Amino acid sequence: MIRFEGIHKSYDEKQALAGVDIELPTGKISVIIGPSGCGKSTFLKLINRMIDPDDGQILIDGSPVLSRSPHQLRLGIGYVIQEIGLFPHFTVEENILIVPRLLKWPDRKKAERLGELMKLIGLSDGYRGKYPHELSGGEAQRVGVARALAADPEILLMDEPFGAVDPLNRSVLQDEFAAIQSKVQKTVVFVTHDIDEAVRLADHLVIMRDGKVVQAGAPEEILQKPAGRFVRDFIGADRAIKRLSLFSLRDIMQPVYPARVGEPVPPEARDKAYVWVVSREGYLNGWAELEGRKPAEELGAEEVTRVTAAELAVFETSSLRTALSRMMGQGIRNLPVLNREWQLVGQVNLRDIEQLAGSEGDLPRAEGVSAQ
Ligand SMILES: Nc1ncnc2c1ncn2[C@@H]1O[C@H](COP(=O)(O)OP(=O)(O)OP(=O)(O)O)[C@@H](O)[C@H]1O
Repeated sequence: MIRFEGIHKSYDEKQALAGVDIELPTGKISVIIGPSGCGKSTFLKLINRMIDPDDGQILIDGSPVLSRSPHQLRLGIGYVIQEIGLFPHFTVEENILIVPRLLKWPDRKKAERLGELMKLIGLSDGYRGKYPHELSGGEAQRVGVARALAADPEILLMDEPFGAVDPLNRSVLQDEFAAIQSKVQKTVVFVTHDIDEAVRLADHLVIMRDGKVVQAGAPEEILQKPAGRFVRDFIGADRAIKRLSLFSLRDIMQPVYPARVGEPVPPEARDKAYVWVVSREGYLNGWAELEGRKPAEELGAEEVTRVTAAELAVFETSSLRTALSRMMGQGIRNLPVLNREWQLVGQVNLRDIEQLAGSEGDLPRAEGVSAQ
């Protein structure tokens, strides 16, 4: 656990933190959010001693950070930032292995770790020798996350890590990071000024204003009971929509009975207007209209309207909010849902989402954002 006790910090005349007392739980994502200048980055920089407080102390698992040298401390704390990210003259591999090299790991251990991390962030081995300028913004951020995780630190500090990425890729990166975190379970301190990103990722949400914490707790609690006008205004009027970020498709998706070319349409799908079509291996190929078909008739390849899964589908680990924006973006009411292997595993309908948006009940949460 990371604990702030009576933390004050000023730069010259300007007070950046004005008495912060807070606990950030181990193995969870704490998101620090607030308007520009409220002290978010200062909060983060105090944890790995990029700056030191004027007053108060910070404890990591009961031990004061000031009792350790900044160098020692930082070897155990990963750090991901928006801009400076990667060293331009280092390859992906060299960037990822910076800390293991500093720690003088033997070559075999470094190679093994590199393999694990490339798999974790979903980049093929072909990327190892690439330079940062050859990567897209999203790929560069993935490499930044891998670099921060390289030496398996307990703590990960992330300062607006996806801030420079376009909105679509940003939501993909958020989903991926939630999935990664559900595997690695680091103590993450994540700074953002994007309330949707905060609600999507946070186990523990810390809302700041003028160098103070105004409310902290699970995002659903804060969305349901904002402590006062500032928080209410800050989280915005569309709270029902924001709640959708808390829930994953896996738990509300409907079963799907896809058809295959060369086979009759499964009986469960016959009363519908159309059917999803998959390959032998279960990958989504497209859809076919069902009107006027005889039950035993085999589906012909020419009947299939092909779709690109990446454009249409959502993952079962994605949030309901992602599904809703995908529906609105594509103008369709029913989306295919895929597993991480890109196989069709279910479908989700606009009506189901609308019903949940209006409900106040307890719903299962999206992967990586489990309640404390
Ligand atoms: N090195 C510095 N010297 C002087 N003032 C600073 C310095 N760093 C931050 N400040 C001031 O301290 C206050 C808090 O800054 P901080 O960067 O922690 O806020 P923030 O919430 O991260 O802001 P933003 O969202 O704009 O990045 C701001 O008013 C800022 O101008």
